[in-house]
Amino acid sequence: MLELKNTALLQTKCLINGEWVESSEGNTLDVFNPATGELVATVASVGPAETQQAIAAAEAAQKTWKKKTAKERAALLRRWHDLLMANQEDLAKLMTAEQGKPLAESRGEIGYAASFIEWFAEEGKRIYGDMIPTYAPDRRILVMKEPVGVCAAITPWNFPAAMITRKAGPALAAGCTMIIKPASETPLSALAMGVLAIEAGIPAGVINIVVGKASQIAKTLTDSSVVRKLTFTGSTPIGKLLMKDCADTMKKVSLELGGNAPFVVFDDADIDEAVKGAMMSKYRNAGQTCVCANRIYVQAGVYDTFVGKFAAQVAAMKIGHGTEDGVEQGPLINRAAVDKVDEHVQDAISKGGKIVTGGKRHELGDNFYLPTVIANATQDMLFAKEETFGPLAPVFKFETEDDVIAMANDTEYGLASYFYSRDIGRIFRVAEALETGLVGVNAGVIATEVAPFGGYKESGLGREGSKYGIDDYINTKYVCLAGLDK
Ligand SMILES: NC(=O)C1=CN([C@@H]2O[C@H](COP(=O)(O)OP(=O)(O)OC[C@H]3O[C@@H](n4cnc5c(N)ncnc54)[C@H](O)[C@@H]3O)[C@@H](O)[C@H]2O)C=CC1
Ligand SMILES: O=C(O)[C@H](O)CS(=O)(=O)O
Repeated sequence: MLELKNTALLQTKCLINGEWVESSEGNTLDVFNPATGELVATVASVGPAETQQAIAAAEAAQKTWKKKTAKERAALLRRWHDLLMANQEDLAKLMTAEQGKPLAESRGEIGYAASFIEWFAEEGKRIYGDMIPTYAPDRRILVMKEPVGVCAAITPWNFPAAMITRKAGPALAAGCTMIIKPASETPLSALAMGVLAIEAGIPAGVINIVVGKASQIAKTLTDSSVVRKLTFTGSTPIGKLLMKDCADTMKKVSLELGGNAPFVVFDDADIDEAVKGAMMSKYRNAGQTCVCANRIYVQAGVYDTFVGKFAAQVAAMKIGHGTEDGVEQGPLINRAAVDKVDEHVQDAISKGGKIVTGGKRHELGDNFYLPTVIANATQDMLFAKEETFGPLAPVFKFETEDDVIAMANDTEYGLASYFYSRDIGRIFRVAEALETGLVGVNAGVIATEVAPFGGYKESGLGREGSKYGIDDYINTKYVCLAGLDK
């Protein structure tokens, strides 16, 4: 049972124009604990009518929100950040209850989520325009940066807090307002953050949160000409669908989509560091992150040593419910996710793969799967081309630098890649050759609010975090002042 200090954080209604509302048709959806299968909460499930109300609220609120100074907006965002951190433990409990990740990871995600609010509160003060040297003596050239306006955000279940603030932070700092549609599996984290946004004094209508049937809510958002931008984090197929739907109203889109990250270990690597990095990259959130190592390539000379050390650490991982002390891997989000992992394992075995550890469902329950390492992985196996999105590490052997770069880039995805080497020439050659938006060198987890996060190829468009992250919420206006010689 959820034991919260701040019971107001367990919010089960949607947030529209500063009010907590039920579905006008009385619709609800249930949120289940992926570890236990227990019902956590029943939340309002709204549709097109309420989504239209949220759009209208965001449009009305934006007229005054954009007129606040960046400093005024920053003060409110800073207060929101402080409240997120003050309620970190309760927010972490809510997240583990609905998403399943170990409590330590949930705490970490709340800190990561809050960091985007803190970062963009300050970035909003640095949205500089230009005064360009004129082309005519009677004219002056101004470049103004203005907020895009009403923005829609559709977010995934794997990081139920951070994927929201990575969007709401820059949007609000720039003077935009937002309608957020969280994943139906994990709405409680979003709604709890909405409670704290109101407590922070963020005005009604600036943030709206609508939970419900994704395709219905999304269609209402993409069809609306009031909504000037859509930002989406989730799978590539859904991202493509949404991008098409945004074309009719020429919305700006930001897409943070799927990945298929290669993790490369060269024979000059620090093997113990490479094992540590592979553990973090692969098994964080039970492998349910878009930047997880999806394919591990190890050079022939160190292959057996790496596999032995890596598999020993994987086999020693503590599996359990996220609320248990010391648990390193919790459940996956649902049975379908476990089935996909098992499909990749069975496919690999049928094509000559060798299970070194794991390779089967865990007796703890339907949503649990043992952290797995498969050796003798080959490019014809499903996980070479598909994102596993689970605790499965296939280890491929390679001979040369050119061979592994070709294999690493042989995917339509281009989000993250990682490699371990101590040779400076190799580091620059490989970092420049990898076709991904993020490259970790001798590091397995690199996400931070201060650096640009985003993909190449079919992993998405735009960047989140860093000084670049606010650009997607800004329009650039050229103003020509003439007649100044009179
Ligand atoms: N690039 C990145 O930063 C991230 C990418 N992902 C990717 O997302 C996938 C896993 O997350 P999921 O939540 O399962 O992805 P998903 O694409 O199924 O769902 C993401 C969001 O889209 C909504 N959605 C689902 N169907 C929709 C439709 N027809 N129209 C409109 N909205 C719809 C869902 O309700 C959810 O809010 C993986 O492929 C993962 O790589 C996940 C997190 C971060
Ligand atoms: O949803 C995800 O997978 C996140 O973008 C990964 S990270 O930002 O936490 O690295």
